[in-house]
Amino acid sequence: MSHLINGQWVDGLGHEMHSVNPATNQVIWQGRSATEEQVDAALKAARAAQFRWFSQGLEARLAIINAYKAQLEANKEQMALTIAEETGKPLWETRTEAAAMIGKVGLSITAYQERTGSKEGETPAGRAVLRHKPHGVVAVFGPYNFPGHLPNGHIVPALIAGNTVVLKPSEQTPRVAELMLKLWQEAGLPSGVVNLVQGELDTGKALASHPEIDGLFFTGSSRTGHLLHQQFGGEPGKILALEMGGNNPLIVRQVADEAAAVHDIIQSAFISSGQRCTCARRLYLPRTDQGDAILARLVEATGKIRVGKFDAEPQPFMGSMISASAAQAMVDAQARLRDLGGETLVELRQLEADTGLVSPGIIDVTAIGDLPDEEYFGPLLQVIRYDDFDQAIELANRTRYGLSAGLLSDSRDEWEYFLARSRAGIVNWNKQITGAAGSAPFGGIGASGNHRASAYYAADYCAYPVASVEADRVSLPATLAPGLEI
Ligand SMILES: NC(=O)c1ccc[n+]([C@@H]2O[C@H](COP(=O)([O-])OP(=O)(O)OC[C@H]3O[C@@H](n4cnc5c(N)ncnc54)[C@H](O)[C@@H]3O)[C@@H](O)[C@H]2O)c1
Ligand SMILES: O=CCC[C@H](NC(=O)CCC(=O)O)C(=O)O
Repeated sequence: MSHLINGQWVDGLGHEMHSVNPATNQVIWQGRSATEEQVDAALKAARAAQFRWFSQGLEARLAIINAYKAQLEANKEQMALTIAEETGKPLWETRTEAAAMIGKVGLSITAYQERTGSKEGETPAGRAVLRHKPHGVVAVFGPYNFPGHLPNGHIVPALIAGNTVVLKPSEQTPRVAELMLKLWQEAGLPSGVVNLVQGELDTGKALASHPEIDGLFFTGSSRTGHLLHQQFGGEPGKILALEMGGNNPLIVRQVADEAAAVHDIIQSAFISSGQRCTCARRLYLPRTDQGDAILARLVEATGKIRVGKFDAEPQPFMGSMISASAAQAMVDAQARLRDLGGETLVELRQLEADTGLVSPGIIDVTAIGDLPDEEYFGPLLQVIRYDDFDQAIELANRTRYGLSAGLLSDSRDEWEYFLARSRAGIVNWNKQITGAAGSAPFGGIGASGNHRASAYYAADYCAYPVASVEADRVSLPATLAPGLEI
């Protein structure tokens, strides 16, 4: 029973699916995908539940949403374990993901009140009132790298605003989604308010193209996001929020603390085995003695990074990638860059055949004239040596993406210079470029998003404003318009 439709757990009627622990290939979840008819049933359930969910009022909705938060708190270790088993991420890290899911509730309530609250004031035309209303039924698509936190980051604000939801999680992480929905049920969520359909491409397409949806909130690759955007062409009445990938640059300048710089680079490039949308993919190092020294320290520290299974003791910094094929894709990407003229400084290696366990890699791609503008979604850092700051900024901006960017420099003037010229939605100074806060907006420009930032600004795409001019009774104005006699 892997789909939740109208409050009932049902078996899928589509094709067989399974998910594995990617470090061992042990099967940890099996089921069948949802068919078009099951997607249709889930959307009809969401539609039937929507007005009642909205019209009961914010306080009643928040009572259930806070009960869900309490369920997350009571089951946070189980959530962390489930995410770790299915994604391969180490437990220390999935505990932070479970904590982010809990934190999301309070942040989203504050954001809803601050960004989409109501207000009223007197105007010459009468009492002007601003309110916000939900779009209706929204589809949520989640990625595999944060299978709890990121779908949760769409669902919680959507429900606060009064929408109902059909969730299609990544086909690589069905088990996490199942646990999340069980916690919503335990919290007393009425039937049909959140529905879960598991599946791959067919299920995703059936949901995204269904006429019943009023909006779609997507977190995933730029490729899929662009397909969805094309599909939504000619549908201006539907809200589409796209949170997509990046090819993120990090520039290093003069710094006093080289060890701290190396730490920020490693946290930017290799956390979550490089499977974060914000990860640094391109590192710009000056052609100076200090650039050489930082690179030497980085190579040494990268070679010492502990990689291992999610529950290994002592804990690894990097767990398994999501699958053996994702690991192989990184080995292939490294080979392609090498063929183009890249020089391997630390080799990314698959550590155990047919698993997602890989070691982190660094490749110097300075000699590649036309560097591919690709998001390599794994622990492979490309290094580019540069001569002057303007050149580094120009190269850093040479991407169709624009998610995150960073500068490591002890000069405030350089930071201000960089900030003014960088093209990204998240731009950090002397801090890692991963690990964004839920109390800030989160989104990118270019191929990274469609100007519907998530996290603190998710409230904005979950509700639309309704402006009213109101009076308690109809009354004639003191002066009639010329030419009128009443
Ligand atoms: N900007 C962000 O907030 C953010 C956060 C996390 C991950 N990401 C990006 O997500 C990617 C990794 O996640 P992924 O591999 O799961 O992404 P993906 O695009 O392969 O899948 C995302 C979701 O879309 C579904 N899907 C795939 N093709 C579809 C189609 N044609 N029609 C409808 N649905 C479809 C998938 O089943 C999944 O549920 C990376 O590119 C990463 O940068 C972005
Ligand atoms: O993989 C992409 C997300 C990475 C993560 N971003 C967030 O968690 C955004 C904050 C939020 O949604 O609450 C990161 O920056 O590491």
